[in-house]
Amino acid sequence: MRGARLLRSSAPLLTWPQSRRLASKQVKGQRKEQKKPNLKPKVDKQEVEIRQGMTAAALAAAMNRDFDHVVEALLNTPADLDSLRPDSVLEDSWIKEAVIRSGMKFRWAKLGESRERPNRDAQRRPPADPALLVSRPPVVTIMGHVDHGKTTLLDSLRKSQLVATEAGGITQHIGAFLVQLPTGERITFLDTPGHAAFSSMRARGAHATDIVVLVVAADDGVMNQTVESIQHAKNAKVPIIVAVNKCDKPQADPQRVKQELLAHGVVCEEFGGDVQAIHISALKGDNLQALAEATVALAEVLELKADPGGPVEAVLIESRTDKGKGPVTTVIVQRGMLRRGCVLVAGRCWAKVRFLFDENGCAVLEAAPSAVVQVVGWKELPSAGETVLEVESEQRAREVVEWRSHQAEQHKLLGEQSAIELKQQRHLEEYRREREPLAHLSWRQRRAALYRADKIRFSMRPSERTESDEPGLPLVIKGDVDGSVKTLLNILDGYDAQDECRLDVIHFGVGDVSENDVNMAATFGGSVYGFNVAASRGVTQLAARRGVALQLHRVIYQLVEQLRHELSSKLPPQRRCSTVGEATVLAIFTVSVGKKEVLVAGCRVQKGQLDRRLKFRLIRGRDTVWEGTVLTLKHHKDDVATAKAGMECGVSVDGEVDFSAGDVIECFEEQEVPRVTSWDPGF
Ligand SMILES: Nc1nc2c(ncn2[C@@H]2O[C@H](COP(=O)(O)OP(=O)(O)OP(=O)(O)O)[C@@H](O)[C@H]2O)c(=O)[nH]1
Repeated sequence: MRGARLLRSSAPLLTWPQSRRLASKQVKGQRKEQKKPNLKPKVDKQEVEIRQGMTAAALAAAMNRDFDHVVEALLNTPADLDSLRPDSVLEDSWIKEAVIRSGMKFRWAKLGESRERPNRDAQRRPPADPALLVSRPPVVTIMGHVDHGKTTLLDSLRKSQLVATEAGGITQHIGAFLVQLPTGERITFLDTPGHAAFSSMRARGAHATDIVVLVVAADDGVMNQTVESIQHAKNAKVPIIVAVNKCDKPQADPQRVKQELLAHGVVCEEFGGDVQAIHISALKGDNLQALAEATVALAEVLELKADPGGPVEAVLIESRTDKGKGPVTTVIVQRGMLRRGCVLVAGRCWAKVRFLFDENGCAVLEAAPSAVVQVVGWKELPSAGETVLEVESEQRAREVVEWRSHQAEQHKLLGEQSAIELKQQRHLEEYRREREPLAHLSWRQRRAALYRADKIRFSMRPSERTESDEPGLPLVIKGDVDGSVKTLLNILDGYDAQDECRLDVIHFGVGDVSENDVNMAATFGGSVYGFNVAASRGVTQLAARRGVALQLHRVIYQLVEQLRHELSSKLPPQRRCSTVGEATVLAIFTVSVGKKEVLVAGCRVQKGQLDRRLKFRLIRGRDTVWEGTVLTLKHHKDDVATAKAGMECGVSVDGEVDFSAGDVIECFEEQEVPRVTSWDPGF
């Protein structure tokens, strides 16, 4: 059911819109009669730019007409003219209807210029000509259950490589490393074990892995994460090699492992399947060579090839900021030859490659497909999982980044737009539900009823307000639809810190913030809070002139946060005392100052120091018997500004204070700390 129909009045008395309707009907009727005999030459219809959520006034302005024209145009339609006001938000259907009935044509305003912007993104190239492909090493990810030995295996593989290559340097963790067999074949191992890394890469569409080495501890067998790893590999259609680990342990039972794997569709060669299973000890380094050979053999079967020519395509596996080098990424080259000087884009970042380093920290001049290199030269830090593409120039890189940023912005805007529309829809529904019982009333009666209802909750009328020195915040609330105003009022209804700071809603309503709103807030020294509404330049300037805080928000949470902030700022600061020194009264004596006898407490400073400029209190037992400033602070016969711990001093005060031995004199400092409202709306 459309909400507009709910509010048709059946009251016999004419309310003002009805009388206006009648009047305009007559006018319209007269016009019709005049028009009939005239066959006007066909003229081009005026085009009106319309958009969602237009108010009646905005529509009138777009048509170059006044508000009454919109009312007239919607006469004899089920539109709710009783409650139609200039700031009422119109449904799409009524916006179109009003335009058509005005003899005009409409055009939806564009959401943004994005649709017309040519696509300036960089893309991967289409698959290469098979004649150009050359073999490349496999890229391997190690997966398996926790504690089954993934990290140990990676460490052993890396160490074996260090000895083999006699690199002698410190191997750096750069996200992957290369293993070279004595026969010359090479394997790239991603050195972040576990399926979390694997699936996060895959989720970003980065198919970086050719082979999964599934580590299963021979003493533990197939466990939960073993099964999950199998599932991940299957989903990504990546073949598995099983590394049956910890075979050095006496309780190792590799046979059981392979049998258990059968239940999960991993059929090892000895059971007639094609999955190789290698018995290893990652800890002792046993059989690692066999594992590497099995990987190379599988890679041959897979016929892994890539095109080493043309612009580079790579996948980013790690990124970090290095103190000296700036943003540094590790990439696995997938196509083309990565060289110094290449211009790359990844996500919304770009680089002109300044340096390439391998995992031993050695500078390299180029990196072929499946090689892992650190790339230095990024302007900003891109994220792991991004695709890295070479482009022809720095200008082109900037263009791609600009286009992608714009796209992301548009995407975000659209997301926010639909969230706002959804919220508006919900508010509208709620509003209609609430108004249903009032449907039989006229517009005026309805407004009166609503005012009465809200008045119970908020004392808004100026006459009802009393002047006081207590902190208070008078508010003007504006929202795009009645529903959102209601929502805000409901939130404010839960305000439970009136004793700290009075919160008065002095006015609320639907529509953009007007000069009246600002003037009203200024009169009461309050603020204007708007949800999903705007304020014209004139209104903003008026607010600035009159010192009225104008808070416009599109997210309720942010609006409430701002309100909490403002309420907190109204609270008097908290007084916080911190003790700076403590002394014990040892004896009391009197000295003559002129004709006056002054009582002096002879004390010893026990802690901190006594500072004559600060405040003091006298404590007897648990009670504070006096608080104030001291007249004199003396050390022997000298007036001193401070008396430190261990010193003896004489303290006299201005006024009658009855010191007694054993009292404690405390010197303290007062600080003012800003307070925060205790109101917590719960979100
Ligand atoms: N006896 C024996 N112990 C091993 C072997 N491989 C790993 N371990 C031990 O098993 C324990 C776990 O090894 P890790 O390499 O940390 O296992 P992981 O799978 O990387 O564990 P997470 O990182 O927690 O997932 C360590 O105490 C290793 O020393 C092996 O081949 N033989």
